[in-house]
Amino acid sequence: MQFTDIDGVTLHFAHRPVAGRRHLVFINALGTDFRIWNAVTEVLGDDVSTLVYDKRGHGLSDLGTTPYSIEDHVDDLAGLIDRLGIEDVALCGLSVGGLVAQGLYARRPELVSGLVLCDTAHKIGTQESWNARIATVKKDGIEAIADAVMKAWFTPGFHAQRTNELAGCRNMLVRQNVDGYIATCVALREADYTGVAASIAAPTLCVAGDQDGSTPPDLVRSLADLIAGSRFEVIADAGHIPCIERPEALAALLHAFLADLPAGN
Ligand SMILES: O=C(O)CC1=CCC(=O)O1
Repeated sequence: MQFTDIDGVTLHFAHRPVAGRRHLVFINALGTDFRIWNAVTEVLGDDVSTLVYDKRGHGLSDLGTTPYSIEDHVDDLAGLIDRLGIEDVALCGLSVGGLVAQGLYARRPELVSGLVLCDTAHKIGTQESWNARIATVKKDGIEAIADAVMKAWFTPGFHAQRTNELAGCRNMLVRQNVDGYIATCVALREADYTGVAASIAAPTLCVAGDQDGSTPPDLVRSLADLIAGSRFEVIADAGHIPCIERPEALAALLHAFLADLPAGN
């Protein structure tokens, strides 16, 4: 287990460097911890150096001061990358993690050689939708929204056939720190990265699960439309969390994307 303190917030992470291989940094969705990337990093194997971590308020990382902004999550990630002495990264950000990836690019463009923006957007949800979710979770806990979130995360096929994984993922969601969950909902509510997305000049791949119930393919395509030269791909038979539902398909896209990037530092 690896932990470090970034400006008073303990972050849980797993760094797996492979000599001579570019770093790919994975940034999580709301209500998840870094185990969601296990199957993807297993497929990528020794072809890439990897860094996964738990956002503040999630997994084994500290809660820190609430509420959060996306910029707070960017501070944590920039601090973690610097602490590990990594000078060149490709980012794979899922959902709110995609906003953090866009924010890190805006802050440190020299650090970021490429972005994979997975099931995410420049703006996710509305003031009303986040306020409603925050009110429900404050009153009745994460359990109260868990079934609806599972519907957005996974396809009906996953619900019908992969019942053990579904139960485990639901456990992961409801066991997140409720204050960290709400604080990240606030960050999402306030984030509009339309201008940031339009400024991205690094190679970018936008990816959507074809049955994503949270950031549907049309929304992800609208993100891709903002980013000059970006590519857009749809993963079949996937909801909002393709790294769990279709890890081999996402890993194949990541592999091809990394192979096309210019050599890093
Ligand atoms: O929890 C959801 O509904 C899906 C989601 C939205 C932002 C995020 O990170 O996950």
